[in-house]
Amino acid sequence: MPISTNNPSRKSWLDVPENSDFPIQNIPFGVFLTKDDVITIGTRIGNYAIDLGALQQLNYFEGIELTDDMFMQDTLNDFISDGKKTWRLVRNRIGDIFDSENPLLRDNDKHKDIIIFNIEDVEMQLPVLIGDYTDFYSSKEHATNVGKMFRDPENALLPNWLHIPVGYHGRSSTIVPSGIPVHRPMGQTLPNGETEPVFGSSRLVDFELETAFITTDANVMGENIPVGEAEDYIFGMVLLNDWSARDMQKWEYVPLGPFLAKNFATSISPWIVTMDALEPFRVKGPNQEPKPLPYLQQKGKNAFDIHLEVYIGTENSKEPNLVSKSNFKYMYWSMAQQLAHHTSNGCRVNSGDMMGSGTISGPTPDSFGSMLELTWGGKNPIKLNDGTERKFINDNDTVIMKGYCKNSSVRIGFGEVSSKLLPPFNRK
Ligand SMILES: O=C(O)/C=C/C(=O)CC(=O)CC(=O)O
Ligand SMILES: [Ca+2]
Ligand SMILES: [Mg+2]
Repeated sequence: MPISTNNPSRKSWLDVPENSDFPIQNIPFGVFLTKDDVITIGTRIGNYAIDLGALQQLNYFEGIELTDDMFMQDTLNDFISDGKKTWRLVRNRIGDIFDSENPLLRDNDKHKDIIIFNIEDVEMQLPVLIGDYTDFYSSKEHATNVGKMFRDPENALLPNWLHIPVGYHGRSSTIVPSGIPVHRPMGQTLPNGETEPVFGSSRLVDFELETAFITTDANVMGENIPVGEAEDYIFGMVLLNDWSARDMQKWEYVPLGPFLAKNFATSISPWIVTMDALEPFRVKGPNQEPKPLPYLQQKGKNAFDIHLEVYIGTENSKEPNLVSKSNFKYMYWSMAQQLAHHTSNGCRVNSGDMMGSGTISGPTPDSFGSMLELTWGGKNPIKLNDGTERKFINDNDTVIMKGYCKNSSVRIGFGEVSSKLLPPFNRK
């Protein structure tokens, strides 16, 4: 089935500002709340939010097999469960409905009033009910940088790293969409030079620049997903900020891995950009040497060229400060390899599960994906445009991550994940 929606010359009858992340070739999926307190599944073109529940009720999806209330729900899980064939039919149909040549909805003002909202008039929600959340550790540059700082500069990569897409199980209960502020966590740390730990607010709160992929029901317990089929089970991607309390992490995470230092908040962008929309931006990933074991071997273009940016806004900064520019294509392990590895032992993966990429650091110091790396453990503070400087993130700073793909004919973007760090909240 062709991906007709990707035709770069197609235009929408809805206005799309130049450089928008959401041209008619994107058609992401999300969930929003309207001013009338109606919650619905939707998509976005330009600065318009489109109510897919209303589109369905008004029969615009006729001929596509869908349950009656498919889009009148507060999560995308059921739709995602329907599988790739249905995702593609629906996305292509939306492209057709909003094509500048198609008068059906374009010339029906009554329907347009019910279906189309200004993006400022809706409140974006978490797009899926995330059952399980796993975070990988798949950037070689990031693993090397942290290894140099926290472990042995001579042997920065641990011996397993080039053989296994290393990961840990996170917490889905504290995943929030863009716009929701998060509190600086309280926790246990071992102050420098001390032998006894203390309990208090973390002093070293950091961001981690990541993407994540959302899965469909992939397997039953006991069954694995071969690497060559893994992409069929990936619905789409979001941007992810894996908030991290570095002082808590350092004290707590040996030998079992991150625990409370990372599960106090994880922020994601609200629109899931489909793998179909990202298809034109496939590129070859980094060379893998030593060759992975056969169950992880992949051919062809398995990476995606997604530009990523991190900004820090402060209370006094007129404009947020650009602090990092990275790219998803630097990732050593691909999403397919991550999913194949995750299920290689028979671990079940469900619709709406979320898999974080791991911090996405590039080869140059301006492409590092965390303050830990950008300031090299706080040694080289970053100067901001309000005259202050940062080693890590201060209370009332806002961290903004943006992501987009671009070629000569089209730009497909994610919008942003933006979240403010509030002072600690502690019930005595
Ligand atoms: O290398 C370490 O000791 C620690 C690494 C992290 O904190 C990163 C982590 O959460 C996984 C990732 O984002 O790549
Ligand atoms: Ca992480
Ligand atoms: Mg986190």
